[in-house]
Amino acid sequence: MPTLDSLPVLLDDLGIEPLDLSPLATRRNPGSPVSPPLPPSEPTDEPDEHSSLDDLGEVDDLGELLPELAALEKSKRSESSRQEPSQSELFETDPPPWELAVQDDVMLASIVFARSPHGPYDYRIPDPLLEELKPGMRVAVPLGHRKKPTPGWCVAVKQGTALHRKLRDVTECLDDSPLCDSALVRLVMWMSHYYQVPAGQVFDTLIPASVRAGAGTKKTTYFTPAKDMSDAEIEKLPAKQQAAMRLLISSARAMTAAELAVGAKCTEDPIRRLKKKGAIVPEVRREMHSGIRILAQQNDGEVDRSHELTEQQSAALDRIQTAVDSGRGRTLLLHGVTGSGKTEVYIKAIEHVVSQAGSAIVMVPEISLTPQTRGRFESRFESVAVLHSQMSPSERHFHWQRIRRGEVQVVIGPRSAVFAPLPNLGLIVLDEEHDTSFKQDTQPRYHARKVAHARAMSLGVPLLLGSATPSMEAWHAAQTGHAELISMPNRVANRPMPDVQLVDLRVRDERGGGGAISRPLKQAVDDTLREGGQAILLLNRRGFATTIQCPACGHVVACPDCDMPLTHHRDGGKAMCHYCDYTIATPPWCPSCRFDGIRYGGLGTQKLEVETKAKFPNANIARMDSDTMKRPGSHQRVLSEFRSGEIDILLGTQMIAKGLDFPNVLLVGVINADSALHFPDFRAAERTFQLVTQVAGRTGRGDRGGRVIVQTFTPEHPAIQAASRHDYMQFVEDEMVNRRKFNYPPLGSVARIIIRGPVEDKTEAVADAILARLESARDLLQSEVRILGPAPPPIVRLRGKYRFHLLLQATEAAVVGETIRRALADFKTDPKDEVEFLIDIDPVNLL
Ligand SMILES: Nc1ncnc2c1ncn2[C@@H]1O[C@H](COP(=O)(O)OP(=O)(O)OP(=O)(O)O)[C@@H](O)[C@H]1O
Ligand SMILES: [Zn+2]
Repeated sequence: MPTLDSLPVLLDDLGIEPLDLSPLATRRNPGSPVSPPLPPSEPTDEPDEHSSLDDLGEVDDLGELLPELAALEKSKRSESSRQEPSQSELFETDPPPWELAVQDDVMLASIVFARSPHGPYDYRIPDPLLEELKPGMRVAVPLGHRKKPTPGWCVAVKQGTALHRKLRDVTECLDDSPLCDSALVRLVMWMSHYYQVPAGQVFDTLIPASVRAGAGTKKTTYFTPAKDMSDAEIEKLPAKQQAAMRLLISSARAMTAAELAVGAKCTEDPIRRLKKKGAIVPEVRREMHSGIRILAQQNDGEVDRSHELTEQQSAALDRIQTAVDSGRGRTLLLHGVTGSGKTEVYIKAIEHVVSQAGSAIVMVPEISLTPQTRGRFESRFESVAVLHSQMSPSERHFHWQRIRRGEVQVVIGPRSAVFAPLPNLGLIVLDEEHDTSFKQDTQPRYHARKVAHARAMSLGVPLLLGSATPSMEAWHAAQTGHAELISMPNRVANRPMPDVQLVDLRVRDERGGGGAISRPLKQAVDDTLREGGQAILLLNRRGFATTIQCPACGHVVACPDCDMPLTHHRDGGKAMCHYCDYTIATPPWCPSCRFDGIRYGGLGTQKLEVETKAKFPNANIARMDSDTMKRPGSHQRVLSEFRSGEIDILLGTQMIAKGLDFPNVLLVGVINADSALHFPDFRAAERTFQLVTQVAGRTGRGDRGGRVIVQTFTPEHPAIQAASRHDYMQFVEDEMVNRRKFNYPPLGSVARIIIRGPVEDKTEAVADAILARLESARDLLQSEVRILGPAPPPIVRLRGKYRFHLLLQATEAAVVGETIRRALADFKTDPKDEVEFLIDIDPVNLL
């Protein structure tokens, strides 16, 4: 379902291979291991996984945590000892020194692959590549019986012994310089271990495909003078060649043939002759096209000026600057109510970082935040790179190179911005840290908060999490001393929080005469329009009607591949599956009994739009959901029309709930606060609280105050009660009690294994086999892991595949991770059944 939340961002849309767990893939690549794999990991001593406080726990040195990283460190150390063998080493060893020298010459590279077999495998580095090959580069190596060398990633260079002499050689280096520095290589190894994904696939996520492919670059040949040309020889050259030759020698840099021709006032022919004679030496370089079109960076027209900080902003800034100056990795949680001016604090903190020649990453939940956020940052910093999903590959590559060269002060983007290769990173900011879009829902299923934490801690820089509604994980971290809490309990300029009125939809009088807009909400919109104010209406379902059902036989029109009801979309008269995008023309009669009077039930934003237009005929109304926002730039357009006051009522899904800052919004209406409440997910209450609080926060941001009307069938629900009173503390207190009952995160750790396949009982059989393995791994480790399932998840079928899932749960993440690793490391399924399994560590989606 391509909601904006799940819009492919930065790296996800570039054809990254899905996890190659399918037995088919294994069969396709029968590569026999060509060299001994790295020593098996002993992941038990992993402080970062201690518990799900984990999420934010302090890690001082990643290198000590992971065996892979430790191995890397060790290889570095042995490398330096190789260069300067001490006397004692020479005398204490048995073989004569000259033999030792020979042994020492065997240098090895550890290579991982994106496709099965994944490695790591060791290869010998042949002499010509010794200088060149570094971790973070791509190489080509022989693998199994394949005819052509296979591309892989070098993760370590280390010293081998005589035993390694018979290993195969690295064939060639595919990059001139590493695509990621050693810190990022370590991050890859950590992610590979923690999320149980092959390191090669993590590399492919970390380095955008556009960068790997060199998008937007061209090859250019440059010439330098041959070193062995004597003056006498030059004298003998024909005049034009001589002129070109002298020009090149006097120039301090290499030149192209065209440049030489222009400079020496000749054609390119004499240059070709010089080349043929070997008088000038060609060198091919890859360069960005000069003509690459970089889309004008646009914002929505807001001009941002620096504000005099309020007292609480100054206090917050002080603490962040102290953290930056401390040079230590630490996590800060900025809990500031909506409209408390968190963005201004981020900007000032980054100004501090930039003043020390540092740079920063700011992650924002999704592109809906970008126009406004972007405007604020771009007007305050010289050089900002905004990464978003609508960039062309060459644009993406261009920014990536700028970032890597240290030309960018601030990188703003969605979750994948966490990998931005800034050379002097001084601060990572995760705005709206509670947002679920920070978790990637395809392989590798990483959470940007967790990865940002690992990266920040390994670099010794602060991670700043900001939210008006911090996730339970962040809050718990602050409570247990893993994060420092900074509170901003008041809005700027002493603005009050808006009044929230609950409308009980069970009461007929309140509901009004049919439709989704209750009597009190209708009244409030009328009042707002009369006062010249603007209103926001939130309904978290797109489409027109959410079910299409026959009143005669009860048949519900459903997706043949997912068994989920299709949603009717009025524009185009389509019925669509929101899970797989299956689309048909909406049937005019019942496909089952032919009764011609099929009913559209349930409410989506399109239907709300129709009702709103009917009820407020004089208002300008705009709808914002992923259906209307498909075209590039539509966000910007709608938001700037809203800012300028051309639009009176903005209605839409959760994408209008976050971050928007418009002073003239006097009213927010929540059409159905319960929509997220009854999801079979332990985070349902948290999501509801966050959504209602966030959307309520869009009003009262100017001098004219604001009010909120929340329609609900369960006004007594604690999450809705707490949201209506802006009472985050009450909410977390209640919710923590619920989580404690079952040791759900953040008090415990959860992992999910999804098993899917085309045949139901074959799929279930694999699920059962996995259960058996998990149970014996648990017994072997004597760990206290609770295993639930296998059971069909709420979405029983998806894209034609039957699904089962298992949930694992324990107090410590390391225990869950290790149980899965032990159980499934060598688990293979029968290729002909086409059953796959996916491991999701710290899942946020349980559907
Ligand atoms: N010190 C200040 N004095 C006056 N106005 C300020 C100050 N700091 C920020 N503002 C303004 O207050 C408004 C709210 O700030 P901002 O959008 O940063 O809030 P926020 O905390 O990020 O809110 P939310 O969580 O709702 O997105 C903005 O218009 C901003 O320009
Ligand atoms: Zn479907």
